[in-house]
Amino acid sequence: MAKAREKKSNFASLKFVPRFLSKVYHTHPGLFLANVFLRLLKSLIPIALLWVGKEIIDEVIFQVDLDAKDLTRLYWLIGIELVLAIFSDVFNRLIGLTDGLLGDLYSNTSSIELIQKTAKVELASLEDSEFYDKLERARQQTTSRVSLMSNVLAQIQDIITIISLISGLIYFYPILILLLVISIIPSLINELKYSQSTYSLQKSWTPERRELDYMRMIGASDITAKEIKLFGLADFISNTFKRISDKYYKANKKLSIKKSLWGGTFHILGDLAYYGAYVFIVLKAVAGFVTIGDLTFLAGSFSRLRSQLQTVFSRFSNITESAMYLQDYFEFIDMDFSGENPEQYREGPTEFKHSIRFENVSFRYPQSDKNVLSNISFDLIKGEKLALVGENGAGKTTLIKLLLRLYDPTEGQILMDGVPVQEYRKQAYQKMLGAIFQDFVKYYLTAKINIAVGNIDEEHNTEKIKNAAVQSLANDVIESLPEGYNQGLGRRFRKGAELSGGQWQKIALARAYMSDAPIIILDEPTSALDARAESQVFQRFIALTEDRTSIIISHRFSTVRMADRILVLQNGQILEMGTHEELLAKPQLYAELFELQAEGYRE
Ligand SMILES: Nc1ncnc2c1ncn2[C@@H]1O[C@H](COP(=O)(O)OP(=O)(O)OP(=O)(O)O)[C@@H](O)[C@H]1O
Repeated sequence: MAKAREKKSNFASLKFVPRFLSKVYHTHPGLFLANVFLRLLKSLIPIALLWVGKEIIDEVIFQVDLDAKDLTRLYWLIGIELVLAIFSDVFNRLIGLTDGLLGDLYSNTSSIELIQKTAKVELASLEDSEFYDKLERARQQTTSRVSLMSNVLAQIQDIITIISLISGLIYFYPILILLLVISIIPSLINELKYSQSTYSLQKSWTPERRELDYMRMIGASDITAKEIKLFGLADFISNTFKRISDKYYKANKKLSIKKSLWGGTFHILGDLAYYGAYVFIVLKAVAGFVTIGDLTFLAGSFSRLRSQLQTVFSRFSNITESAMYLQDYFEFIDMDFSGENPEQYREGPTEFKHSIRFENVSFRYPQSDKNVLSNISFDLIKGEKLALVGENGAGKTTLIKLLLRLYDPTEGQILMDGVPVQEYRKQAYQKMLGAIFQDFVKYYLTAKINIAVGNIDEEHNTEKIKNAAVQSLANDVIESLPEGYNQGLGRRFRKGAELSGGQWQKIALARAYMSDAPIIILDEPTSALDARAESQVFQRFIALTEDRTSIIISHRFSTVRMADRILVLQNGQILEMGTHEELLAKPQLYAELFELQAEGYRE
């Protein structure tokens, strides 16, 4: 039953081919049409060549018997053959060229489409491994399916050639077609059968292939190199890689051998049919029913037809296989991630007026059965500087993710100025918040862009970028680089400058100053700063965001105490809330942690 369904999907995926071709067409209509036109012309060259060849042989034999020889027709025929051969070569080159250009254009467009689409995916989906596998197959499609276009077009081209050759055979001896069919059908069945199995194998191995990619990445990357050497992990990684890849190799090998064995057997059957046809034609020639020219034409047509049909069939299985990846790609592109119906949303928000309220908010990560946050209720008042404190895993970052609507609460709700945040279009709402996380991204791009990502619309506003860098103490770092703001960062690319952890953080912090959002969140992006820098950064941050609302997560109490109000989380619940002084006066977690840190400094 499952097999029947799979077979069906094998062919069903072909329905994506026209859409694919239409996409390729739209990347460059002129190039596409030129390609199709050239292929049409090219498809008729084989029969024309065979026919001219036949005429030449018959003409030679005719002239041999003549006393007064006239070679004019012969020269003409040879001239035509030469022109055809030259055209064939020129067409081939032009087809190859347009194929390559269209392939590049398609690959670029579909990669951009994939990046745009992935940006719309909810974080929760990206953490789902099944979804991730689908994305992975869609990604493969963008780079490796380029050949699909030339395959489909070549297929159409070859089919026209086949029809022209078949017409030739029918004109002489229709029975030859029967022999041809016998010689080719088994191969066709074989090809189809194995194209399905290859795809199924590849599909079922997506998670392992993803694991292999990951192992390859951690085993050969500048980011992991330090630890791998220090902990001597190279053998561990290569052994893991080998274990998985050997299993895959074995499964693949079995299939390849079976495919090749059956393919070889059927090919021999084809050879037998070909020689049967050959004997038939030779006998006809000997009996004088056909000329020697006809003999070469028919034998040539038959042989050409056979190889052309083989090509068409194996290409067909190639196309169905590629089309199955295409299906993954289009299914991904067609996924509706927005869930947004413009009419159901409110306008805005365009400003933050009074407060954000968490109302009995609880949250559980997808595929988890444990609440990470339970019954959280508090108000964040406009203009307030709120600090979140709590031990590792208490739920601080999760709370921020909910506020940013990277996830929705499982229970309860979050309101902005009295309106449940879900009622706003997500993009408009998120514009109200600027956040820098502890695991901020180090873009291996210029220093300037690394800051501008905080507000990419201001990418060219050099003054604003520089100003942001001054505020976050990144300016001194950048000015000491050989190429200043245009310096590429990270060693991944040529001439890229590597920065220390703290220097990277200063650059990431500048992103917060790029943002015009009324609420700014810093989730521990200062942990690598030295004590003086951190204190300086926060004093500036508080002064500069005086008219804005901010949330700071930090484990350093020297920073936390600067906040207007401190919220202490424990095991996903609010344990206490108040000013530094109020909390110190209570014998609870905050006072205990503060004391621990202070003691550490005193000793
Ligand atoms: N994507 C996720 N899927 C499932 N569980 C998660 C996910 N992210 C975090 N958690 C779990 O949620 C809990 C809270 O994590 P969170 O990152 O909010 O803590 P935190 O207070 O910010 O900790 P830290 O001080 O270490 O940064 C942890 O137990 C963690 O294992």
